[in-house]
Amino acid sequence: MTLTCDIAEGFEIRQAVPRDYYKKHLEVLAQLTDVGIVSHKQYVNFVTFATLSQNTYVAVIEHLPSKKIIGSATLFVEKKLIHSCSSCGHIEDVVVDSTYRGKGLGKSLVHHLVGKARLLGCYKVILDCAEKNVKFYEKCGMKQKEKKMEVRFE
Ligand SMILES: CC(=O)SCCNC(=O)CCNC(=O)[C@H](O)C(C)(C)COP(=O)(O)OP(=O)(O)OC[C@H]1O[C@@H](n2cnc3c(N)ncnc32)[C@H](O)[C@@H]1OP(=O)(O)O
Repeated sequence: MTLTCDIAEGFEIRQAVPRDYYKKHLEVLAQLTDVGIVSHKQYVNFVTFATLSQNTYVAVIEHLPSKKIIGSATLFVEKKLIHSCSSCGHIEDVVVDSTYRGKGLGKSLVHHLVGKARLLGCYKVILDCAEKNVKFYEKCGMKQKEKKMEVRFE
């Protein structure tokens, strides 16, 4: 599958950095789920760990004129023994600020992470999503496969 990750003018996709705490990264994530309380120190530690690690890549979209983070998605790279010690990419926590939806930004974010997974040697990329988002991921070039199972600890 050939994937391009062009992005609309005025926006940039890049790896999250500590100053994104002040660019309202957590506010956009709050449109996806309950973020809870995350201090500046915890945010900096997480982003720094993610940047140094070989397995967690947090991508953000910055709206350049307002310097605000308006999109976010994470790629987790799972090292495997199978497929000759290959890796599997997991896409998690995809969200675009409601004001900016419908402009192709979510698709650019997913394509960016799929491209990153390919560069990191993943043999596939998978994710879980609600039924209402299936069409969106199909537009991103993904296909439905198998069923989701979980045990939740709360
Ligand atoms: C693994 C996970 O994290 S699942 C969680 C997904 N995130 C959420 O549910 C959070 C709330 N939703 C959002 O943040 C956004 O609606 C997103 C991320 C799902 C989509 O972001 P957007 O920037 O609006 O999507 P984008 O504009 O790139 O749409 C790409 C294509 O998918 C289509 N599309 C987007 N959402 C939907 C939908 N819900 N149903 C059908 N088609 C859709 C668009 O029409 C577009 O089609 P086109 O390429 O033919 O023009």
